[in-house]
Amino acid sequence: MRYADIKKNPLDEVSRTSFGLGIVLGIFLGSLGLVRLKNFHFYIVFLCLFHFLEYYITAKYNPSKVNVDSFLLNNGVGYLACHTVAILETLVEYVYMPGFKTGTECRWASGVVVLGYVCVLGGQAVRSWAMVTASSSFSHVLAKERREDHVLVKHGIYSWLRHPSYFGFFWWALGTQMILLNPVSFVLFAIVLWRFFKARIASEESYLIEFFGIEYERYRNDVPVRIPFIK
Ligand SMILES: C[S@@+](CC[C@H](N)C(=O)[O-])C[C@H]1O[C@@H](n2cnc3c(N)ncnc32)[C@H](O)[C@@H]1O
Repeated sequence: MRYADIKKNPLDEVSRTSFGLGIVLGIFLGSLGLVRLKNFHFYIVFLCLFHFLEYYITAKYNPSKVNVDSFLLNNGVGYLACHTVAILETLVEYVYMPGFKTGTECRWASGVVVLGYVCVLGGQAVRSWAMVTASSSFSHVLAKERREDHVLVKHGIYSWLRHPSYFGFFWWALGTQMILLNPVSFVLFAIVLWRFFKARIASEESYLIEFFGIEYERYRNDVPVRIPFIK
């Protein structure tokens, strides 16, 4: 199908959500010059950009699957809890340890922040590139039955990473916590995401073997995941 299903994409809801993300992004980007905690503002900007791109790339490259949930704003309780804890940690540490939070007290803080920006930008690029490459074979909801247009994707970024969108998401999320200099939330994100992707990849691959048989098993043997300790 070339066009999105209008019933699953109520125009008022899609435009309201896009507008909301754009407004929040604009406020946090526009007020950068007025605040000390600039990395927190960049974190909100990256968050808005991530959720906008989830919908936009699905709409452009995978229109038969796009729907209002493609913004991925309802991404589970764990995801919401992690970001809530991250925001609270940032604010509490900023009040009680402003020097630590702004990175002026630690020599290695600026290195962590730079690494965080590399992870966020790199992770976002890999995730978006994966969604474009897989196009109609990509779906936010795990496919339990094979659709006609579902082909095994092994080219482009999928020849280097077996689950590039998960790889991108994992490092993007950890990068956000490095930018915020949030030690507690960094560990929390790492545990929650690692456990989630470990289970998700296992169940996703059992379906992919059902759909593509030996071809997927060969692909699995040849291409790594590159998320630590997930084979
Ligand atoms: C959210 S997408 C994630 C895709 C992939 N795991 C990744 O990280 O890029 C989940 C859907 O992609 C499909 N999928 C995963 N790997 C695939 C591949 N190499 N070729 C085709 N479909 C794939 C699965 O069947 C599942 O329904």
